[in-house]
Amino acid sequence: MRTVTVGTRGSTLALAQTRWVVARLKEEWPDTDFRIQTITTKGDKDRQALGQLAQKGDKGFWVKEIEDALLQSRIDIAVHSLKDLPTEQPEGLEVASIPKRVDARDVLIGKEGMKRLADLPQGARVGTSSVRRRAFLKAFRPDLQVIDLRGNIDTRLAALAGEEYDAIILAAAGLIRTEMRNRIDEFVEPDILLPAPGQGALALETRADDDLTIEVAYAIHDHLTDDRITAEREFLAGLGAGCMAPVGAHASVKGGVLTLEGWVAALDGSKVIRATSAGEPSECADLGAELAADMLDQGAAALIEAAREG
Ligand SMILES: NCc1[nH]cc(CCC(=O)O)c1CC(=O)O
Repeated sequence: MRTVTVGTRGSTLALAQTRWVVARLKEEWPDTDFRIQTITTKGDKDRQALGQLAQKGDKGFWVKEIEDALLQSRIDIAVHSLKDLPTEQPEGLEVASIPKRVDARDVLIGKEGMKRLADLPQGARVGTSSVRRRAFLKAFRPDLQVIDLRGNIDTRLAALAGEEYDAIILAAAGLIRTEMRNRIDEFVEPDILLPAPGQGALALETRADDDLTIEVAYAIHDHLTDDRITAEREFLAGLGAGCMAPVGAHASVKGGVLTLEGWVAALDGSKVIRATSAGEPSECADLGAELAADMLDQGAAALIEAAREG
């Protein structure tokens, strides 16, 4: 029996999504033995350093150790949240497969009487660590106090039980994958909080020359998800931005047309540049690049640069 070792971080979410991936792979390849190997990343070891790394634009502090394990053949497939994966893979590695995306939206979880974003009282305290969510929240409701909230999903939910926050914002996908969908109070529509590029999608990364494993991983590839996230990630890459920028992107496909929406914001929400592009799904990469060029013409670079500086 062939054995494929699947590597992941050890958080509740990372393990839940990796178990889901392995279950799907096992359906397609019943005669293959899949093993899960957990790996500790810099992000796990040193949560304190996270803020500083983010400011320096250090990408991939969730993925470096996992990619090293792939390159050294300690694992064969790495499972990542796509939105945390840098837009370019290191030499020798590739994204072999992108399974079907779950809900890309952000959600609100609030205390009693704080269960809808639009209905929160003046000055309500909303927890999030994402600069994108912070900027878009302030643009929608300048009165809100956005308060830093870090940690994995369990930590963030526990924080809401304390005094500091009235409500918190998380990705729907994380709660769905950890079977906590019932905790969601409101799905915030993308016209208020445009999701992060790739949010709700996973990536299976392999060694670029490992044809057997690539074939295994590709069995659960989803073309529609791939077109959508390619448009979103090309947009992000075209802006010269990473996952720590106040940038949202969301692609949808209807009637054979892919529509990509992109937003770039000032950190304090005082300005948001919004634009869309649309075309054939097969042109997803060009649509993303065109939208980035369009937004750069409209002054997006200055907003991204200002956010990077803090
Ligand atoms: N940056 C943390 C992170 N990376 C992926 C997810 C879960 C959602 C997803 O798969 O997109 C989360 C948590 C969150 O944003 O609430």
